[in-house]
Amino acid sequence: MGIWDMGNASSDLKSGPTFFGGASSWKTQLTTDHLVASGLSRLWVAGRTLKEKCRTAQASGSQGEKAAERPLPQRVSLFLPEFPIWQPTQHQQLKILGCVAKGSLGPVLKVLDCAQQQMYALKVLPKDEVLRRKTLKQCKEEVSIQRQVKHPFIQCLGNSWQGQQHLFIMCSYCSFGDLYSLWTSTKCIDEDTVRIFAAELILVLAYLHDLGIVHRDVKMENILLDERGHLKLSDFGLAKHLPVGERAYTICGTLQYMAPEVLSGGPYSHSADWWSLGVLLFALSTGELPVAPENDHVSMLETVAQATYDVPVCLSQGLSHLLKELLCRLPRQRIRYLHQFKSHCFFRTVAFDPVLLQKSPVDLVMKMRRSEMTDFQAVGMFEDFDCELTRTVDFPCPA
Ligand SMILES: Nc1ncnc2c1ncn2[C@@H]1O[C@H](COP(=O)(O)OP(=O)(O)OP(=O)(O)O)[C@@H](O)[C@H]1O
Repeated sequence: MGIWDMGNASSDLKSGPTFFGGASSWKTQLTTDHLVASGLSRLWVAGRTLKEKCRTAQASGSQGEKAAERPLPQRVSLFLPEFPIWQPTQHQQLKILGCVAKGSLGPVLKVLDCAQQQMYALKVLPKDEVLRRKTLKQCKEEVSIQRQVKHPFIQCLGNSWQGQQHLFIMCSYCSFGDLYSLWTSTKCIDEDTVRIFAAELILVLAYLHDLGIVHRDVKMENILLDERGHLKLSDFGLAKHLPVGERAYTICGTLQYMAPEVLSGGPYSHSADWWSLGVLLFALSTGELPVAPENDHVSMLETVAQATYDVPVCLSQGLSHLLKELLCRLPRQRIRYLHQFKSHCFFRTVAFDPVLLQKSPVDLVMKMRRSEMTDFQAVGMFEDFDCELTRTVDFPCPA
C-alpha cells in the first residue's frame, strides 16, 4: 500500500499524529522526489511514525506481492545478519504475558523469560509487511544502531532474530511504561522533574550525535521510564547514521515533533532532534503541544512557520529561554551543543553526569507508580512463537 489509502488511517493512536501511512501501511518514509513524482503533495496523517517509502500505488502493490512470493531461502537471507535464524532451544522459555502496545506494524508483547525470570518487551514484525512496505533497510538499521549504542538513558537491545514469518526485536521490559502515559495522567509536570528529564535527554542526544546518529523520532511515546523513573530513549526505527557535516532529506518522524527543515524536505541535520526535544519539553511543562497537529506535513509546515511559540508566563525564565532556544526555526541558531546546555541558566543546579542524575529516583514517577503484574495474566507459552502472532490478539491489549 502507499499513500493513496492513508485516508483509512486508524485513530487509536497515542500521540495524535505520528507521521505515518495509516492503518494498513507502516513506517512510511517520504522522500520529496517520490512525492513530486507521484503528484501527491498531501498526505493523510494517522498519528504514528512516517517511515515507509512512498511509491505509486501500482508499483508498491506489485512489488509487495512479489516480495511475499519469494522463495524461502532468500526470504531468510534478506534479513541477515541483523536478524539471525532462530534456534529452537533459544527462546522456548518465553511466556507471553500480554500486549503492551499495537506497534504500527505488529504488536509489542510483554514476555517472561521463565529461565531467567526476567521480563522483556518483544517487538513482532511480520516479514511480509516489512517487505511490502519497503522497510527492510530501516528494520536492519534499527537493530544495527541499537546494537551499537550503549548509554544509561538508552533502551538497549536484548536480542533480535527471525522466524519463518516474523522478525523479533527484544529489549528489557520497562515496567513504568512510557513518558506519554505519565504526561497524560499528570499533564503539567513540575519544573524540577522537567529539568531532570531534559538533562537526561540532552545527554542521550549529544551522545548519539557524537556517534553520527540522528534519531528522528524523539517524542514522548518513544521514551520509556525505568523502575526509578529515569528515562530510556527507545524506538530507533527511524534513526540514521548521518556523519557530522552531512545532510538528510527524507521527510519522516511524527508531525507535531518535526522540525521545519524536516517538514520542508531538508536539507537537515542532527539539529532536527533538538527541535523535537523543544516540542517535548514544551508539552511536558505546559500540558499542551506548542502547536496543534495538522493532517499532513504541508499544513504542518505552514502552521509551524506562523506559530509564535509563546511560552506561558508561569514558567521560569530559565525554562522559557530554553524552550525558545530549542524551538528556533533556524537550525544553525538553535541551541544544540552540550556545552551550551551545561552553561544554561535553567541547568544551573544540574550535573550533566548520568551517574549523579540516576542517584535519586524521580519523585513524581515514583508517586505515579502503578502496580506491576496486576494487569497482565500469562496467556500462553511462547513455544510456537512464529505462529500468526499478529492475529493472536486475544490477550490483553491496550485500546
Ligand atoms: N522495552 C519496553 N518496555 C515497555 N514498553 C515498551 C517497550 N518497548 C516499547 N514499549 C511500548 O510499546 C510502544 C511501541 O513501541 P515502539 O515505538 O518501539 O514500536 P513501533 O512499532 O516502532 O511503534 P510506532 O511505529 O508507533 O512508533 C511504546 O510506545 C511503549 O509504550
